[in-house]
Amino acid sequence: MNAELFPRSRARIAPGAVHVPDWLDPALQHRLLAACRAWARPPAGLRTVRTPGGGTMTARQVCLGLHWYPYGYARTAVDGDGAPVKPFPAWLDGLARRAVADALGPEAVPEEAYDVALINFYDADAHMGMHRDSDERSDAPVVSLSLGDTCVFRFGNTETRARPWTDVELRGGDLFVFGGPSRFAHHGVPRVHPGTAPPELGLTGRLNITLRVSGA
Ligand SMILES: O=C(O)CCC(=O)C(=O)O
Ligand SMILES: [Fe+2]
Repeated sequence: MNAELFPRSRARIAPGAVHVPDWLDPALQHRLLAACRAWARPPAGLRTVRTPGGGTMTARQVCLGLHWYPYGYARTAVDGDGAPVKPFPAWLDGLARRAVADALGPEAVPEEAYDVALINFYDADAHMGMHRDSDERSDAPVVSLSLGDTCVFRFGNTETRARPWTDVELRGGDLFVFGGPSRFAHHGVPRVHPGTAPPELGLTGRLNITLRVSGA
């Protein structure tokens, strides 16, 4: 699993986009997983997202702070059970600020507080198409934390959903931050590698937590 001959090193994937392997220690991974399990429960819990074209997203999602739906933010689970979205805890803002400082440097930490989390659960067959995170009214960096199975994270360009892109292997515990000139770059998850989660975590599948500043 993580017994590498050479440790994976941090990499700048594009200007303002940095991958930091193994950023979350095992204790923090356990804490985040336990929190995700609680957040996933109703009301306003894990749901299948329907897209305007009539399709469904294969990754299931729960939100904190504000509820994201295609394509905007609301205070209630407007495309779910209609309940108020769960609050965004202050410790996640602290975690996001530490992540930005570590990945991009202290000058990249925004003045505004992080106030939104989108938590996506991927089973073995789930994926996410190329898209931009463009429903926020702030250009503060997006912080992405991964738990469980390894995936291929495709990081593209701001212009089109097509190439050029870079495929990055995101494993459980990894951090990816995209801000600055990469804040509105297209990205997606073409596949998850089932069965690659560290067994001691006790998660089958992959969880990704993105922390954002809504600008609302
Ligand atoms: O699962 C991931 O790594 C990416 C998730 C994502 O792009 C999103 O929630 O907007
Ligand atoms: Fe995204």
